[in-house]
Amino acid sequence: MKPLDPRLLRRARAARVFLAGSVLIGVATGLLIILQAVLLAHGIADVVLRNEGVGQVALLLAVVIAARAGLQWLQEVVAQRAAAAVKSTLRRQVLEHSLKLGPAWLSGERSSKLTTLLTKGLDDLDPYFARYLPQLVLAGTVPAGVVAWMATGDLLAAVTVLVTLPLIPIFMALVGWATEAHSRRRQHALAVLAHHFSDVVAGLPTLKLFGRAKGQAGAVRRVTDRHRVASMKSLRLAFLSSFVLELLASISVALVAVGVGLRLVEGKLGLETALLVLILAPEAYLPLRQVGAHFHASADGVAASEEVFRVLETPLPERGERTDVPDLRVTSLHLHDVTVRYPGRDEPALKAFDLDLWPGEVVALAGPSGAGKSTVIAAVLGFVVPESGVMVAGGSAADEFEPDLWRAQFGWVPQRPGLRVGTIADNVRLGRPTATDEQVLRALAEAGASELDPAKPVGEGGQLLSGGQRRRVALARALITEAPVLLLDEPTAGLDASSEAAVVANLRASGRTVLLVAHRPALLAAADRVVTVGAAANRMVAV
Ligand SMILES: Nc1ncnc2c1ncn2[C@@H]1O[C@H](COP(=O)(O)OP(=O)(O)OP(=O)(O)O)[C@@H](O)[C@H]1O
Repeated sequence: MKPLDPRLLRRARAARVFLAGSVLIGVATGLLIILQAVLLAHGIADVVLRNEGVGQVALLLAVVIAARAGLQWLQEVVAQRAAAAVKSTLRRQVLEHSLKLGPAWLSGERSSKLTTLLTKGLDDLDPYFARYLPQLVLAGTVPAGVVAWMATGDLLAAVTVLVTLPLIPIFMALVGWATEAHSRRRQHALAVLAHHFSDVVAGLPTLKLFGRAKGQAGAVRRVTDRHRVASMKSLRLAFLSSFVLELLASISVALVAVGVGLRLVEGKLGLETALLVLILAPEAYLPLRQVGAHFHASADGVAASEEVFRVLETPLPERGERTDVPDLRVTSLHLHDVTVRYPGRDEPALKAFDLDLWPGEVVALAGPSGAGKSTVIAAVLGFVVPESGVMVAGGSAADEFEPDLWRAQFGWVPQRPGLRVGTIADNVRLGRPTATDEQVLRALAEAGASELDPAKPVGEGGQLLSGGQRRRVALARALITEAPVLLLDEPTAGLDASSEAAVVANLRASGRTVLLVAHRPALLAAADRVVTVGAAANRMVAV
């Protein structure tokens, strides 16, 4: 684990500013530490050797101590601000990047891992900025200044410190290697724990129904146990390493003290210099020792930032740049021999698939569950990149076009429509933000949802609405767009037969091209053509 990841400085401007500020504060702190030691040694020598008062020295000492406290306060404020700014920058960058990577990349376990990373995970950067980095800077500035000052008074003591000082970073590096793997394991255990909990909570009604709710307690216990064991291991390592560092520093200071004591007795060293060396010696080791202590507090933050960079460094699928997207109102769309394989899967989700979509026609995709119907829609939207094959529109491969412009041609109702918190009207207007109240009402009516009040509130993920209502709101959202092509994944599931017939009639009347995933006979019968997905070569059936 690197003490300071250069990628953090590259990605977050606040981190660079913070580091520069910390160096300034570190240099000032080093100077104040030396000044404090000089004043202290001078004051004691005044009392012991010269029998003088310490009034002026005590006043100066108070000023120096107050200045050190002020610097510490400043460092704390700067660190908290930097941590907040860096976390917000990284969160924004990860969100933007994962949006570009698309829904296929985000699916499954990855979405809950990402949630943990962007919430609790990145919060672990707080101790990294507030404690570890400032201490790292102090470790770079203070010992150098202290040893240089010591050398002017007692060269031998300075050499002793210089020889023993590197032992601390060497041991710290050894401990760091051991900690790195543990930290990663702990992060992983935490992500598994979060995923498991959210799964169990979401599935609690089902588990209860099948009498399996209690059985989950064992699984939760096992996952939490794994997390507990990983945390205890990290703690054990932290205690062990601070003990080793503490011991090393104490022995080193003792070595300096013995040498200084002997030379003082032999009269080779004055009392004031000896005192100065004795006061300064622990100060040389302290910042390095504390780096070790804070290292453990920040190891989780470093592991989280590495996870962030893993996401940010995931290469984006190549984006087309052409803006002359063909108008699908008058242009046909063709998929030739398209094979899609999801990462980590041996079997392709879609194999050698062909599809012709002519303007104005209604085509139904049929086939058994898991055959790849939703994958066809994902491929048309450019959410998945085919392993082979090509999608052509107007004589050009679709991936040559700028993805956002390409997607603007489609209204989409996914299998599980995502609704956001707000009202029904807010959700419908996502399809066309400038839509009037009348247009919203019309879209709802066309989607078979005229009984729904546009002002009705919608909870997170569509809560407060029934499954069928969510689907109809999503359909209204697709219908209100001016997109020439509608991609509908089981749009009428949850609708009764007469509402379904009305919706199909509205789709036809709209004159738009429609590609819909259908299982129900009424919907299949309403299509111009049915394309079966999943057969070795897909069959086309004229209706
Ligand atoms: N994000 C994903 N990662 C990995 N595999 C996936 C992913 N999405 C789908 N699959 C797999 O790809 C195959 C095709 O899935 P797809 O959702 O396209 O099928 P479908 O025909 O729409 O199914 P259904 O009718 O049940 O909705 C399935 O085997 C599925 O397990």
